[in-house]
Amino acid sequence: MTVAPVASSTAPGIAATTDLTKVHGSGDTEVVALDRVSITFREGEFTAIMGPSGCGKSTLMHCAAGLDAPTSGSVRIGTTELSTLGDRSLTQLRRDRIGFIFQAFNLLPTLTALENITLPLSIAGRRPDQEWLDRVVAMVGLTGRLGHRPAQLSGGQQQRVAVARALASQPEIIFGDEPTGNLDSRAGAEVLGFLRDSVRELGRTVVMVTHDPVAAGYADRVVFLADGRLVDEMTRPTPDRVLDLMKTLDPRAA
Ligand SMILES: Nc1ncnc2c1ncn2[C@@H]1O[C@H](COP(=O)(O)OP(=O)(O)OP(=O)(O)O)[C@@H](O)[C@H]1O
Repeated sequence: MTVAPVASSTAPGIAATTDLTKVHGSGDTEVVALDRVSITFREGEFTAIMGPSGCGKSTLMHCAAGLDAPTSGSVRIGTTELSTLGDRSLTQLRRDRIGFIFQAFNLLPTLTALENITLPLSIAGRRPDQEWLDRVVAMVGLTGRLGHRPAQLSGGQQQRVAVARALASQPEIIFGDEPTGNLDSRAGAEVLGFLRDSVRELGRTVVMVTHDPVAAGYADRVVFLADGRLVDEMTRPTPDRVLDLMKTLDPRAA
């Protein structure tokens, strides 16, 4: 079995795409979802990916996280070029080095919150680092609820379990696809606060796809896609500035 090399701390970014192109379908139904996108996600940074519906946000996240294969161009996590990996090594890389948070919480209903949080580690045959786990559980405010099953938790609490699960293995990078899409604004704000805290306090790297300028306002940097291309970037975003820029990309947002 090929074991992916550990990321070098001198790597210029924790993840990067170079000239990433993704074409969905073929012939009459061909869609160029990404057109030569080059982007670096820097260590210890919270990046939001925004842009009008259908601009390629989810496709970019899926390719950058090794969930989907590029049509051309390259993707790396740390110093590992994903195209060099077979299916098994890619699965292993996703499991060991990446954390995922999706709009649907994707928790197993028969497992407790704690069992859900530690499941990826159990599958990998790794013991949780108890001190780290305690910190993560305390940060997301689940200390008293670890024995609850998902059905006994609110939507916001279930997503907190998913955040803790993504952090539990101390992954190099966490990818979120509309992680607050199923939450009301209060629960969403809590989850976004935890993602920001995981960057500021725990030194993690987070990349999040969102259509919500308020959510993007939690990030350190927002990158904007339009028609499959990277068209702009903003540091220290505020919801108002993000909304103004979105209006220039998508008049329907005005
Ligand atoms: N599996 C697929 N087969 C064919 N076309 C696809 C597929 N997945 C995505 N597309 C197309 O690729 C383009 C980009 O889709 P993508 O889901 O990445 O956009 P998005 O910015 O995340 O959209 P939204 O904000 O609406 O979720 C769209 O035109 C979409 O219809």
